[in-house]
Amino acid sequence: MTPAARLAAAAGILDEILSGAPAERVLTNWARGARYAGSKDRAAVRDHVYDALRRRRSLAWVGGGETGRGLMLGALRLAGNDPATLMTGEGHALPPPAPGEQGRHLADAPLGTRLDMPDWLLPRLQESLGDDLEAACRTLTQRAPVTLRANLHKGTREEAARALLAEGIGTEEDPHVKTALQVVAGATKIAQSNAFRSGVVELQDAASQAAVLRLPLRDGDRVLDYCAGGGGKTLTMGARADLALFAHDADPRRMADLPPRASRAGLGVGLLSDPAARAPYDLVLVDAPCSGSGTWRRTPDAKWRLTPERLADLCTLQDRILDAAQPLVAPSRMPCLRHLLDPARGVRRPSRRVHGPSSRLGGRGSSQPPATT
Ligand SMILES: C[S@@+](CC[C@H](N)C(=O)[O-])C[C@H]1O[C@@H](n2cnc3c(N)ncnc32)[C@H](O)[C@@H]1O
Repeated sequence: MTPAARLAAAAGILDEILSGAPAERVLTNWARGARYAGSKDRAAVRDHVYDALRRRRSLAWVGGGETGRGLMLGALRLAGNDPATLMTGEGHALPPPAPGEQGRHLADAPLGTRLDMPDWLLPRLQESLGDDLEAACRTLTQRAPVTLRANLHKGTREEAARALLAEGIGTEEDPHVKTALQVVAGATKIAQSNAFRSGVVELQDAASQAAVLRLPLRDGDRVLDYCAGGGGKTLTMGARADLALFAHDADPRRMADLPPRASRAGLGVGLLSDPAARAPYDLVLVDAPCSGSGTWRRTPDAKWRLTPERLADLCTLQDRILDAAQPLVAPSRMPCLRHLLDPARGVRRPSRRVHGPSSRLGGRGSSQPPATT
């Protein structure tokens, strides 16, 4: 496919997504039908689509309309390209820009458009993030890096990086998170690499790793991951100390991958349908369902689907889960958790943050920065 044809394909796909279809499904259907498209074409079209969804408001403003074509026009203009060079109307290219498609300067746009955020969300994010608002919103308009966690249960981060490099996967150490390796080359080789298959590394965003690094885990602790899902944080806890590790999820099917992942990582995890029966625990991690804002770089259409009503429902659900989980913590461990969470104010109800609790300790805790699992 020519660059112009890729752009036209992305515009068509975006039109379907903008009319409400899930991005992944539309892309998969397109790929199935586009037998002429090679792997590089598919990757390029996918990048066009996801880049545009992350910056949907700003591109529409600059491109002159919230349509697939408008977003592609906006993307070309903001990248400093003359749209007429790719929108020629020839072959599979989109028709040239019409006089009515001038678009506007981004500097003249309202804040929500410049920051690519829904208007209703801005005041809440402002309250939650303060001076970091603009930087956080801008980060969410960029692609997410691929990050690995070195499994300290199996070796050091340096050893993991060397093992990866030997298999053609280049990484850089994250300066803020001592277990995190950011992949800078060979990301497509990870799933088949020995380092991954033997549990030396796991895929996990740095923020999720950082959340677990803050937990007061001690060798011998009985620890419950109350909303374990696929077990990303369960395994991260297990790599930090020698624990009696338990996992629970209201939807047990979400834990289906946990046993094989645990065995790869060299850890034992007990899956519990009734965690109260095995209480008390020294620590209960509650990684409750949240807005998912930490994943908006990877699932940008979710940013535009979140509503005030959905957010309110999530806060209610989080409260319910916290109320159920807190009694499972051994009373003897609560003072330690109180001190860790908020030395000045003691344990408190979670604040109503937009990006919700990525993790909370012992049922009451402080919010984490946007994070993925
Ligand atoms: C943010 S995800 C957890 C991700 C996981 N901790 C990880 O690191 O991979 C939230 C999980 O909470 C589960 N959940 C929802 N309601 C729940 C409830 N009432 N009790 C326990 N788990 C619940 C969901 O099924 C979902 O798997």
